[in-house]
Amino acid sequence: MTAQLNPRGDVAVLVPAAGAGVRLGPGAPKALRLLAGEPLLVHAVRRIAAAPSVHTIVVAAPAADVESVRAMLGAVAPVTVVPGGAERQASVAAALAAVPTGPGIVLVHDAARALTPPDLVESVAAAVREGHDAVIPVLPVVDTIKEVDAAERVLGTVDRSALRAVQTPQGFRRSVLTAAHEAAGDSLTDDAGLVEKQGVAVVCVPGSELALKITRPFDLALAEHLLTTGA
Ligand SMILES: Nc1ccn([C@@H]2O[C@H](COP(=O)(O)OP(=O)(O)OP(=O)(O)O)[C@@H](O)[C@H]2O)c(=O)n1
Ligand SMILES: C[C@](O)(CO)[C@H](O)COP(=O)(O)O
Repeated sequence: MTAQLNPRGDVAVLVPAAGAGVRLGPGAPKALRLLAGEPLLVHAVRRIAAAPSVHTIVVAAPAADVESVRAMLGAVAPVTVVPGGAERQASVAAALAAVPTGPGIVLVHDAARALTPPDLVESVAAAVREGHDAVIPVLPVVDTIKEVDAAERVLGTVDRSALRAVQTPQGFRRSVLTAAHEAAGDSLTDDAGLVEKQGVAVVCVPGSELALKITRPFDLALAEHLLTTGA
């Protein structure tokens, strides 16, 4: 049976957490690495569970860690845990298959964005509720962007005014996300990409600096600093 958080909520949150964390360096799977003494996944799930609209959370964990993740999250929130896949897209598909009947809105949220505030979960869900099929949180690009060739020679400077850095949670009308995953071919780096391929309009809402993706050692150190200074 699927664990429920708020039976009156209309949002299921899928949490892909099955990645290795190669860019973070050797160690446990990234979602299980410690940030201020607790696994990244615990931080992420605690914040998702604090969003009032959330009905269900489904975590895709590394296959070898499903039982320990279930036990670990038992003390944090009612959560369903399934084995993830070899790529992020497969992990999301596995979690999507475990969503119970009920929630009409599905959010996909990286465990690696462990400090994402509950408010961002709510604002993405609200935009879907208002009638958008697909919603992504974004930040403006702050660096000058160059296009380069294979030898790292600059080919040109890209106009960044129309570029956005994309975060999670990404929110979808449930039927839209399901159809996009059913039709999925090549693996893409985000779920909005799958939906775009179906010709569905994707809209942007403001993201959050706190929703940074912990990818490299510097990001973990930054997150630790943010947490100890009150994030
Ligand atoms: N097979 C995979 C790969 C990634 N993810 C999840 O997708 C999110 C975003 O991926 P990323 O930050 O790139 O994590 P990793 O794939 O673990 O990182 P790396 O590429 O450095 O190994 C993470 O929460 C990660 O656990 C997943 O569930 N299943
Ligand atoms: C989904 C995502 O976090 C949006 O920015 C990102 O695409 C994940 O990419 P990664 O290459 O798996 O880190």
